[in-house]
Amino acid sequence: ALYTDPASLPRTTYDYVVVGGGVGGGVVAARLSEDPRYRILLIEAGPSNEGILPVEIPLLCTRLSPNTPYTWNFTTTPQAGLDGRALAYPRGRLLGGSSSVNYMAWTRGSRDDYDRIAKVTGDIGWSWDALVPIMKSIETLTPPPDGRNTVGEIDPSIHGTNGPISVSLHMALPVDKYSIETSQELSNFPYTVDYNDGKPLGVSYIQAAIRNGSRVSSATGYIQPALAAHSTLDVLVNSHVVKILQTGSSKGVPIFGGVQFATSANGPIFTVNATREVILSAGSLGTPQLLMLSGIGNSSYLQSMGIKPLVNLPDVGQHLQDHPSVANVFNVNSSDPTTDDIRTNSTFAAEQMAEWQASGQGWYSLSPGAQFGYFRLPNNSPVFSGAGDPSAGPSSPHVEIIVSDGFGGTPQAIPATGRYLSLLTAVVSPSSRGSVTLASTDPFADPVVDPNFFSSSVDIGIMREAVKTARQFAAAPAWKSYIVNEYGPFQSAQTDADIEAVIRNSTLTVFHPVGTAVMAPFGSTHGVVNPDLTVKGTKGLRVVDASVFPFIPAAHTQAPTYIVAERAAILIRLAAILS
Ligand SMILES: Cc1cc2nc3c(=O)[nH]c(=O)nc-3n(C[C@H](O)[C@H](O)[C@H](O)COP(=O)(O)OP(=O)(O)OC[C@H]3O[C@@H](n4cnc5c(N)ncnc54)[C@H](O)[C@@H]3O)c2cc1C
Repeated sequence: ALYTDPASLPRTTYDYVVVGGGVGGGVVAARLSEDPRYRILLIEAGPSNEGILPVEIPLLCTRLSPNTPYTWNFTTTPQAGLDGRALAYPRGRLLGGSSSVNYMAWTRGSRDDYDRIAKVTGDIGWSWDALVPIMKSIETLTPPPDGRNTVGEIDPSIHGTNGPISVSLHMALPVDKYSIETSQELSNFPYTVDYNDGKPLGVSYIQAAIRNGSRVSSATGYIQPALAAHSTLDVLVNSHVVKILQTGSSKGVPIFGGVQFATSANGPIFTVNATREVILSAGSLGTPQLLMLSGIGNSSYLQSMGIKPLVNLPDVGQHLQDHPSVANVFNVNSSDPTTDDIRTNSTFAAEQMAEWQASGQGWYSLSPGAQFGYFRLPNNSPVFSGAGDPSAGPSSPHVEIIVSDGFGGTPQAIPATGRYLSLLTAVVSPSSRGSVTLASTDPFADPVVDPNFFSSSVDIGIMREAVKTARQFAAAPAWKSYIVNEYGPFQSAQTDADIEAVIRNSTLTVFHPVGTAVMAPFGSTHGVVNPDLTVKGTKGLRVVDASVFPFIPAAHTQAPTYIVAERAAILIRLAAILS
């Protein structure tokens, strides 16, 4: 059942206790609950997702963060690579975690992204070929809200038909034809039917976790169906986990079999025990914070913070990676609506809301963006002369261009009038790495988050080339009558130095932090978790969330995290059978 008050939990001992009801935790808790032998507790700091309309309506996703009741309202440290700016760095804080507030894009990543993970962890189970059945098992390919014929816009043969997450294309948009014509006109922007086949390079229609015009999250796809189907699962919301407890040791290895939590900073502390495993799924910022608060991390650092070190794992909180993005905005001369009209035309907005409420159709059924373009820089690009090529391999892009029919993705003030096209460019193979550390030993204090954007020179070089690539895309004959001119600071940026200056001044995050509890081979002295996601040097503790990626996939990170979590559920069940 779903509990809002810890005092009403029916038991204090479970087989598995899962911390964090986001993508990783939602999947694992739901899958483990399918086995009638086990009792599972999922603990989430935030509230239930149910009944929150903006969480359901795809187009309202941009209003769910930052600084709302549904997010952890973190801020980065001032970023030296971004002219000293500190960025809002929200994460979802409700059932479904960030999948309840994210922008829903569904991108698996490239074959090389997964094959690289398999290589650096020494586990072939993380390779693309091994994971394809898992990828399919997550998905149900669903028609777009307008029900149109989508032949040639997606490849049904590579998608699943019976999984918890619906994946669909958007309704057809007026802007679609310009992107597709561009791919016919310019050979360096080829059309590719489906970027989820492991070879994402080219221009494709965006796929999103949306069903009949409503968001699909780990809460709606996994947690709620599991609660309805299995009496084995308890879900406790509004409960902030403050510590993972050592409950014993076996041959000198500490066993972590307990979890402490509270409903507020001054509230009483509750404890539950896990006889089999504690699964930590608090996300790339919450997981390293909790590990460190529990004595797992760099021992000398923990000592300096006044925390008793229990397991020395210096990589906890290190290696944070994220995708930086900038928006190249254009004024457009459009006789059709753009998403700007929802903001600038209240009659249009009301009509569209009525249509969404009646049928799940119309502009509110859209998540941001119309097409994704994935591109590589030439192998001999001078950008790679220092740090080398950071991409996973030839199937993996350096750059993403998000074609978005409206104003967005920039720190500039949103104009009150006008119609716009935004070509958001993201460095999807960054080499910069940052960190998550503790501001204090107070578990309710925000961690110190430093994505360290553009600390590696190759990343600023890739972004500079990405901006030029976006301009080439916009210069295709297809856009001639549509695009009027560039809008905002890029307009006057012509030299490389000018472009870099605008980049540093306007880069934001795509909200994809990973890597703060990285996987590394069994027996290695580096890394935080083993390839089966058990925490090194411990018993009874696993991490299942985006923090385990040793390299950031060249993709939006929710589908990769669902993939990690589905495989984790298999590994956990296997470990139970073998124990
Ligand atoms: C604004 C935004 C837009 C995004 N857009 C996209 C997109 O379009 N496509 C895409 O693929 N990805 C997107 N992402 C990224 C994607 O959502 C994440 O990669 C994914 O959700 C990561 O899953 P996770 O399990 O690691 O963490 P999360 O899904 O964030 O889950 C972590 C959970 O742990 C809970 N938690 C944390 N600390 C504690 C604690 N101490 N006690 C109890 N519970 C705790 C949190 O409240 C949360 O519910 C976006 C993210 C954001 C924030």
